[in-house]
Amino acid sequence: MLLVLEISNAQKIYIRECEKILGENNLVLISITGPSGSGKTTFAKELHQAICENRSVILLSEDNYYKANTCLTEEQKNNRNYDHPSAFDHKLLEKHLKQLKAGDSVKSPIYCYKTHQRKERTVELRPADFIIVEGIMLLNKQYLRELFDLKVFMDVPLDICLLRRIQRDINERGRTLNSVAQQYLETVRPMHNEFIKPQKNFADFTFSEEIDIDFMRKRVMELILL
Ligand SMILES: Nc1ncnc2c1ncn2[C@@H]1O[C@H](COP(=O)(O)OP(=O)(O)O)[C@@H](O)[C@H]1O
Ligand SMILES: Nc1ccn([C@@H]2O[C@H](COP(=O)(O)O)[C@@H](O)[C@H]2O)c(=O)n1
Repeated sequence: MLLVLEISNAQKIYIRECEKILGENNLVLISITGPSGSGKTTFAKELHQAICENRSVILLSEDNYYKANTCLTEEQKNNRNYDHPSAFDHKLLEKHLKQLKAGDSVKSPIYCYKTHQRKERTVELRPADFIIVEGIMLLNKQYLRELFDLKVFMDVPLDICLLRRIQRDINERGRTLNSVAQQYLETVRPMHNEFIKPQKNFADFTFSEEIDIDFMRKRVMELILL
């Protein structure tokens, strides 16, 4: 296997060369996990852009696999714990990833943060050379973990994550400063400590502000070239 990732700055990893694809059926499955606001989506998009110049690639968000919540009242939906593993339909995500690995297309759900519900329409995903999945809870369950060929963890300090989340949630997800603060204290922070942070132990590669870039580059090369 020769898949060389080069980090050019703290948010960019470029795939330089990919002569042999790792994973089953010529498909590489990459997970990007970490706290909310750590830059998973941003990083996943960078990776997507770098790979798609030469290879077909699917970018998938775990958030689209939040449970549908159709029976809940507005109040219940607003106050739900969205940072607990049970909030996700991980079995559906597993099924879809396995289908894509097997060469089948899937109809993937689309989630709306404003209504806390799945949209009625779905998006058809066709098998590709690479699948990048980003989300807060991808490494908690063994049955998901073992599907990934490369597991990345974004280990960004929580204060930075919170600042980013405040801006993003107010601008893009229809939240208020008060609602972000309340949700952060009640569920986001405690669930991070209990479920998100420990996933770092399962990552092949941890992306941290504190780690020197040269060190990171060396680690990734060592890891990927094995
Ligand atoms: N390295 C970075 N520096 C500054 N802002 C960033 C960085 N990474 C992400 N952001 C911004 O922070 C917000 C949250 O990033 P996002 O990628 O959505 O995080 P996540 O998917 O982990 O929740 C977005 O508005 C994004 O533009
Ligand atoms: N209806 C929902 C669903 C999820 N959230 C929050 O989203 C976070 C995960 O998404 P990121 O892009 O930030 O990783 C998670 O921390 C949930 O609290 C929400 O607020 N409402």
